[in-house]
Amino acid sequence: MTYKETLIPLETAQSYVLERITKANPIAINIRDALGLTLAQDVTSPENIPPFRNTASDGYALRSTDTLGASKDSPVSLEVVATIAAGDNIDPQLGSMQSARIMTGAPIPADADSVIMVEDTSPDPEVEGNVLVYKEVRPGDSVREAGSDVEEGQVVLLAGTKITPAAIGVLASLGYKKVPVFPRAKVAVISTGSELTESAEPLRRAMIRDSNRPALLSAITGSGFEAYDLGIVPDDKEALETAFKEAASNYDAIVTSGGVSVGDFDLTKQVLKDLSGGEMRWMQVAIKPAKPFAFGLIEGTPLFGLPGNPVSALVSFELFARPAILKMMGSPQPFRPLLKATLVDEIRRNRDGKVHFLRASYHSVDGELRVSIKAGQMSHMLSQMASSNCLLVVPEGEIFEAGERLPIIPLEQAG
Ligand SMILES: Nc1nc2c(c(=O)[nH]1)N[C@H]1C(S)=C(S)[C@@H](COP(=O)(O)OP(=O)(O)OC[C@H]3O[C@@H](n4cnc5c(N)ncnc54)[C@H](O)[C@@H]3O)O[C@H]1N2
Ligand code: MOO
Repeated sequence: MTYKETLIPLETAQSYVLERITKANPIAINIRDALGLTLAQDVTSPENIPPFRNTASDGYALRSTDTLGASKDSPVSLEVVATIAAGDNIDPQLGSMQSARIMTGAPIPADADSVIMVEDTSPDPEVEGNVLVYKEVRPGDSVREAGSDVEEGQVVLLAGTKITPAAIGVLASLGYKKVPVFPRAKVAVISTGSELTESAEPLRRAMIRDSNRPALLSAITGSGFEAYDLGIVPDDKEALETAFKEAASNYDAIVTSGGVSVGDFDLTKQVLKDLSGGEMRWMQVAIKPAKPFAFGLIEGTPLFGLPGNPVSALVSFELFARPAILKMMGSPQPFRPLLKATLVDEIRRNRDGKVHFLRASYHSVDGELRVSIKAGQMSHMLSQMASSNCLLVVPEGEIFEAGERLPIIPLEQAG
């Protein structure tokens, strides 16, 4: 047996995975549950927003021609014939030199072409019930026309749009209760390894606590997917087979950690090979960390076999599982946008044919992003990742000077 490895470029590995992911069937979902999901169809507006002509300011609705020549020193006096609050369905007639007191959002009388803000008026001390106007207004001042935001029949949200709080607001304003989206993926998480426990008791030698499962479950929730905890499965072929089969029939995707390297008990990849009918790929990706990775479909359900080392598992999730599951959920842009940041210190690395994803922190100084790496970069050093907010992408090379700019992948942080 030979272990000579061929490293696959990251992009090739990512394409291999993404090509095998199909979008889920759309469903109609309550708009309040739709945040972060991708719209499956265009949404057309059945009505105008605003639905009627209304005022953008508290003030007086009037005919603009009545204010010609008005100034601080020479105000014009208008009779106030009505008061219109938001929600009042009235349309008082306004004759020449007449106005209506009006509140923001209230319908503008048909006879008025503009509204003067209350700050540019005062009660007329000489004529009870009149208002002094200190400024000329132009037709349309403070007027919000019907349909000025959205016109009836207009496509207001395109298929493929990620649903934001603003999109939910638009849907609510149009009276939609449900919206067609790609559903949130149900993602099962399994930790593999006979050395794992979740007990709080003192550890016996050779055992460690399972950190990957809680970390991956929260990465899944944080990505907007539904996370399901399927526990720890020991390095046992039958137990793994049973767990993977059950997960494949009940969930949309499976994320495992461990068992994808070359150890005698690295069984994940073997079991995946059997269950996928050979339609799987075990790869050595040209990246560090997260070099080993297995991917296959078990009866159509993708299984992401992430490496066991805790940092590697999270980086592998970020680079493979997250974009693939986002694609399943209809996202047209499943990769996080890369930013560029300036190195605070020199970085040295070895030439090994891999792109390195270093755990790092970035912050903004006078509008420029600066990035510095953490001290511990081995793939078991999860504590260093815990205080990072990005991955610094370091290409093949040896020395990168302070002041050079390199890409970073910002990672979501709590709070
Ligand atoms: N001879 C070689 N050995 C290794 C290679 C290699 O190329 N040749 N690659 C190394 C790299 S890189 C990685 S990454 C790991 C991946 O190994 P596996 O995916 O098979 O994972 P395990 O062997 O099961 O575990 C690795 C490491 O991580 C710990 N672990 C596993 N699961 C958890 C968990 N749920 N919570 C916390 N820690 C976990 C486990 O105890 C091991 O220490 O292989 C290298 N070896
Ligand atoms: O590539 Mo392994 O994923 O560094 O530790």
